Amino acid sequence: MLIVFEGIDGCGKSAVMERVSAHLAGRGVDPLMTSEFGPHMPWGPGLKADLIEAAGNPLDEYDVVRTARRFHAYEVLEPAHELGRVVLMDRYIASTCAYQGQTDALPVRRILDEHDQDEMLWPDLTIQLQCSYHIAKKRVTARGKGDAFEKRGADFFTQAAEIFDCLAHVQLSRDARRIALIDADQDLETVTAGAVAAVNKLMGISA
Ligand SMILES: Nc1ncnc2c1ncn2[C@@H]1O[C@H](COP(=O)(O)OP(=O)(O)OP(=O)(O)O)[C@@H](O)[C@H]1O
Ligand SMILES: Cc1cn([C@H]2C[C@H](O)[C@@H](COP(=O)(O)O)O2)c(=O)[nH]c1=O
Repeated sequence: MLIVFEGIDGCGKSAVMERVSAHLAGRGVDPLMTSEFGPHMPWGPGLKADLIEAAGNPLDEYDVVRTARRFHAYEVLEPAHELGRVVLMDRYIASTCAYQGQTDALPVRRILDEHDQDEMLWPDLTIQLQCSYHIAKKRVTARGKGDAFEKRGADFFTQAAEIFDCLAHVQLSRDARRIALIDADQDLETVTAGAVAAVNKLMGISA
């Protein structure tokens, strides 16, 4: 089962994912936490730095993301899927649409079609954290990692948030069980409760 946490930088993906993982562990589930640009991957943190460095050239960024995605799928997602494990993942296909799909050179439709062509898994549930730019920026700055914000700027993140919202609403109209839209401007406890409720519902865990 693949559960993905999505949203702009600083919306709280990692913090909420860790709390959902702890919740599941308390219910006897042993979830696997992963991300394509996590330090546990063989390319380490360097590839994420390359991606941020390449910011502004979506086709180059897309090449990096697509290659990393195929490798991560082969090494991590597919084996976990075969073992029937619950996978909690920080960012996936919606992030590619939101971050690389902002220009006519690389339409969101093409990114989605190529995800299918590459035979990548689709999430069973996407936890979409909706966070306003100024709040996300404050959190990232307080955390001491404002590089992506400085590099990409407010317009980029506003457009990314619009693409995330648009994808979420399409998913809501197609299969509402696969998407949880959560107001991530709220405090961490409230946001976590929303995510936990969505995961409980998906997995048939009683509250
Ligand atoms: N709802 C919240 N209220 C207050 N603080 C929060 C909330 N969610 C996350 N934070 C804090 O904001 C900071 C950024 O959160 P986090 O690293 O989880 O975001 P992220 O979406 O994973 O960011 P990035 O995409 O840049 O890795 C952290 O210090 C985290 O503890
Ligand atoms: C999956 C994915 C990621 N990115 C970018 C977004 C961020 O700048 C970094 C990931 O860092 P984080 O700490 O996990 O937020 O990579 C991207 O541009 N496109 C993608 O598909």
